[in-house]
Amino acid sequence: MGSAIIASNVRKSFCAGKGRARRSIEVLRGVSLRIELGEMVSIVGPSGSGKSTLLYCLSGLEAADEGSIELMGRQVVKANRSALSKIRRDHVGFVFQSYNLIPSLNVEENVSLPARLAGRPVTSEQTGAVLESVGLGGREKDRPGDMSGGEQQRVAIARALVGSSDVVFADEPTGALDSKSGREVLGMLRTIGDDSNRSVVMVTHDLEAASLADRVLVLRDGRIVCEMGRSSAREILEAMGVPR
Ligand SMILES: Nc1ncnc2c1ncn2[C@@H]1O[C@H](COP(=O)(O)OP(=O)(O)OP(=O)(O)O)[C@@H](O)[C@H]1O
Repeated sequence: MGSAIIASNVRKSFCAGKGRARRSIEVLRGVSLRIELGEMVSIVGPSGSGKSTLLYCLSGLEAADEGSIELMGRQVVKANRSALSKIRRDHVGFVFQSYNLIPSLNVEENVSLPARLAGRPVTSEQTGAVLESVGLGGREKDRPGDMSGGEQQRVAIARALVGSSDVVFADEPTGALDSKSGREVLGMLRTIGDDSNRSVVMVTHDLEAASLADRVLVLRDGRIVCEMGRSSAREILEAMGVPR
């Protein structure tokens, strides 16, 4: 197995406030981690601890200020815009809490859009096969607005997979779903993480979801304060230091 991501001493600050109240807030304070192919890793931590910022920096959606991030062997920090979009196009898929589907496009068009934008058109056989794999075979012509939240998230997973993404980044993928749809979506992410050529990196508040991962990273105040192997929700809660 190779490494999907090797990050070292990643730092990121944001400016907050206006005028004389303007100040810099350090959100990531030296994060180092390694994520292997064939691994599913959860990132948990209190609200505001920097989880989403870390996910976006690792994926190149947000620019880290300092440190090194190698994503599938390509340096992401300080990469220029076109190099970054090539890295993302070639290696990365995203699943967001809010699905981020385009309402005016049908399912097949949504799934194939990133690949088409990347100049790598996919055939309807390929989109059909990936939709089949997420349980949406035959739904190609449906519009997102006519589907349940769980179905829309499965379209988003299909979209993340169709470009053969090596790393799927998921930000609260079950946050807007009922528990049954959430379990289905998590099962799919778990299956992706079981593929020895792929990794899943998931930010979640749902500790049952986090417990499906091979590894759990606990973030607090912009630092990884604990790293655990596969753990129960209760163990993760304890590691987070949340009083019961
Ligand atoms: N673009 C931005 N501009 C300014 N501040 C930001 C920006 N993005 C995030 N922050 C701040 O960085 C901190 C960490 O945010 P982040 O969303 O990474 O945390 P989180 O752990 O994912 O939180 P949550 O669990 O509530 O989603 C917060 O204080 C947030 O307000």
